Amino acid sequence: MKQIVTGGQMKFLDDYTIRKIGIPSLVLMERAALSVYQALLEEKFPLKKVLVLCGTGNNGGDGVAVARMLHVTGVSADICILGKKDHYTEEMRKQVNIAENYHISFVKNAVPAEYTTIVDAVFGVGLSREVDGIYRDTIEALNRSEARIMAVDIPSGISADTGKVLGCAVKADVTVTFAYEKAGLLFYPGASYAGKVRTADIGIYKLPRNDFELSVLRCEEKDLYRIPERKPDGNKGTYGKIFLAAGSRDISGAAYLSACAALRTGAGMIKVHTREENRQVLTTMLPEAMYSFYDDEEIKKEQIQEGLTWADVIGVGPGLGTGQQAEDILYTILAEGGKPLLIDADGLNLLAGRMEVLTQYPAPILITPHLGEFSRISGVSVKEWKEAPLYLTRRFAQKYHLTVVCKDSRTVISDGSEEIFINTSGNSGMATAGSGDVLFGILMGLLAQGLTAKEAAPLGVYFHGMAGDLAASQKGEYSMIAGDMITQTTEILKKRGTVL
Ligand SMILES: NC(=O)C1=CN([C@@H]2O[C@H](COP(=O)(O)OP(=O)(O)OC[C@H]3O[C@@H](n4cnc5c(N)ncnc54)[C@H](OP(=O)(O)O)[C@@H]3O)[C@@H](O)[C@H]2O)[C@@H](O)CC1
Ligand SMILES: Nc1ncnc2c1ncn2[C@@H]1O[C@H](COP(=O)(O)OP(=O)(O)O)[C@@H](O)[C@H]1O
Ligand SMILES: [K+]
Repeated sequence: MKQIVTGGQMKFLDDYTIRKIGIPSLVLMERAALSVYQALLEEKFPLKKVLVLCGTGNNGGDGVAVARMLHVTGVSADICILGKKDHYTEEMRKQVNIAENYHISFVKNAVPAEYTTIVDAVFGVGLSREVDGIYRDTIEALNRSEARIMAVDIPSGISADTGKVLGCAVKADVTVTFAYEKAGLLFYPGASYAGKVRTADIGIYKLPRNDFELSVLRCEEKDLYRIPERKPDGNKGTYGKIFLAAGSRDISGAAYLSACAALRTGAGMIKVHTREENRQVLTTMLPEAMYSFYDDEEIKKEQIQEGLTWADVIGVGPGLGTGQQAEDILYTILAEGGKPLLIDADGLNLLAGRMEVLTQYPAPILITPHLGEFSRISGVSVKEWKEAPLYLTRRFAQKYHLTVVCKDSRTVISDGSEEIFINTSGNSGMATAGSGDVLFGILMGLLAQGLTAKEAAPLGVYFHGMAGDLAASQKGEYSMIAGDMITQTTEILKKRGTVL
């Protein structure tokens, strides 16, 4: 797991390192600047003529120090400072003083088009409001230039918390970020503005994970070892039994994709409860599953109860529909399930406006809404969510005692505790029908094999994104379809034993 920080957390850590640990601020700044200087060389930036664009805060101070490092190695580097002298931080003032002693050239109205490389050191994690005026004009001119752009810590104009563009922002080729990845570099559009992100250790104190009041994390490839090991003496009961209520009169695909993904992830057995119309197609396409069917008659509760008693894990929702029968099935499960429960799609649509019924359920619940569904069940608009994705996802999880997987290009996962996850695997090829059903199947499969909802959710989402990335590498983002992701889960699980 990789630790991510918000802007506020980074400021706290800077401060802690300086005041409590005792490393002087200028030492940190020197290391920060050196890491940017090294990145300029390693990433082969064209250093014929460099402009370092600085703000008045410590991000600007980093920039002035980078200009000095370039200057002393014979590179022609101009410094342009936006903002007034009386706004300089103490460190910025000292850096400017050093640069003046080196007779580095300061320019007033820099023309970005004249430079081969531009270093963006206007705003870092201290960006506090919308960018406008001279800042906006300069950033727009910089984005129009053909120069390669290196951002210091975070592209100026990007919110370090949400990845939002505050007015306008620098479009960088490479960003060197200090100590920790900032959440705003992972969320879109920030992730697109950052280009390639390099994280540099500059001596900031590494707070133990448990000491963060709110710990933002992301999975990485080595976390795949958390998928439960296969036991040599295991039988199909060992790997879990799933009861899945999915599909409706005209929809069989969602049931197929989620059931198939669960089996491909390693679940022992699955029983699909679905409409009679799906009998032929499902039993032909997935004979490995077991089935119980219902028709136009009233829902037979005993049939469902039997499945619930047999199962270790229950899933409800994919393609279920929102009619009376679907509602009866959902409420039977809520009343009688009593086992770890996953709810997606129509299961969630049916719950809109009455989410509090979930608080009565005696076992853990994991829900997987996309943003539209999240909006329906929470009353939070998509726009509001984008302003505070971590906070709003966590608050919702806490309110209803759930594990919430809020699906988007960067999915956010929270069980309401002090650990919250952002997922960074995956690509736009996954915005294809049935992709969410595959995720649902993967999550059911992981729970069936014994992971808790909190363990399974970030791992399953990461795993699903990896499957999407492999599918994209084979079929391309345009042509990949949900079934390709199931095929690729096989390849990822083969890797499980080789990571770590
Ligand atoms: N010693 C340390 O702590 C270390 C810090 N480090 C580096 O410092 C960075 C953080 O520095 P920081 O806290 O000084 O904030 P920073 O990002 O420079 O921005 C603040 C300035 O911007 C201004 N401003 C903000 N928004 C604005 C807007 N929309 N439009 C116009 N102006 C706006 C704001 O102005 P004011 O609000 O005062 O008017 C203020 O002048 C961090 O990202 C890292 O790069 C590293 O060197 C390691 C050691
Ligand atoms: N641009 C993207 N980058 C990464 N993942 C994406 C992107 N777009 C969609 N996804 C993922 O694809 C899945 C889509 O799920 P969902 O919207 O429920 O689709 P469906 O209902 O068609 O199955 C989610 O897991 C989501 O996170
Ligand atoms: K910057």
